[in-house]
Amino acid sequence: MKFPFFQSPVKAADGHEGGPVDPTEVPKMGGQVLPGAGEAPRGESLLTPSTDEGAHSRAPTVTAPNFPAGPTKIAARDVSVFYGDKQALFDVSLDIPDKTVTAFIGPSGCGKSTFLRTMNRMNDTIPGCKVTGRIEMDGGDINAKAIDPVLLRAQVGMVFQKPNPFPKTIYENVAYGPRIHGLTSNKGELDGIVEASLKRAGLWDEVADRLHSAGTGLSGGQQQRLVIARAIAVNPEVILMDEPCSALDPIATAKIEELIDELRERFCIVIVTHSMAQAARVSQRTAFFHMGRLVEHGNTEEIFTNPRERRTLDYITGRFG
Ligand SMILES: Nc1ncnc2c1ncn2[C@@H]1O[C@H](COP(=O)(O)OP(=O)(O)OP(=O)(O)O)[C@@H](O)[C@H]1O
Repeated sequence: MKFPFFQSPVKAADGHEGGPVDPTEVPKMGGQVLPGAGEAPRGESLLTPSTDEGAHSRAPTVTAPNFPAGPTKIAARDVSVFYGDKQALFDVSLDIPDKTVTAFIGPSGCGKSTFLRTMNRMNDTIPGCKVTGRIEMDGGDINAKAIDPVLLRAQVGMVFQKPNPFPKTIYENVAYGPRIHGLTSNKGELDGIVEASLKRAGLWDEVADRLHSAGTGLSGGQQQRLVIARAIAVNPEVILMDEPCSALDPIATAKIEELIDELRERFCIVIVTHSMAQAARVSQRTAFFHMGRLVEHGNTEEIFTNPRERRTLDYITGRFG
């Protein structure tokens, strides 16, 4: 399923009228190409949040841009979410760029996961949950009647905190999606998809000789890479990750972070994380949420070195959260 490319009625997050996104357009500021624009630099040094207030005043004066780093993949406008009478998210507008890792950060309960779930309509599965506002992917309204949420969720895959392989073999975990979505009709092709997906998820070498063993028999980190392989196997365009490393040890976490960096070349990735260091290591864009509101967003480096909002500074320097 591919959303039609049409004139978007929404305004861009920087206020200009929406329209077809020009993939060749590279956002610039003050005549300089912004870091993170298009092909964001790889292997940048760790941005360790400072606990020293002086670091903020010493930080270079750069105004964080409020427009996307690359072509917009997902555009959210005035998105609010209610669980029954309780409003969990308030009028969130955000452009999520393609081929970029966007991190959602903020204290527990601020609405990060709730907002993440609006992007593949996972909130539809929660009784009493209501979403208002508009979310577009490639200019198409993902909440339109014609959109099949099952197909949407294949196109916008999701990886959860706790690895959740099916109680099936490693092979079947990856083959399941392509089979039910009719991506292939012959066994040879399916084998190829399984192998390519496991390779892309950095798991092939560890499981090639045990493809027909249970997926649940793998270590936690391997299971998480298996789940990522399963998501990749159906050719998604976006991968949503909800604290994908929180159940993993540091070595497994490092492998997933490496993988995220590689996957960024092909996919739009959004990750919810409680780890400031992880957000700084893996993302090029960061959005900070507090009490159901998007406080600010911009290039990760700028958010971590020179946030515009006091609340962001207090959070990234560990004063609350
Ligand atoms: N299924 C649900 N039913 C009712 N309220 C919910 C549900 N899921 C989340 N909430 C509430 O919505 C608010 C936002 O929760 P959400 O899980 O999105 O926050 P979060 O920032 O991801 O938190 P955490 O970092 O702890 O995972 C919280 O007040 C939470 O209690």
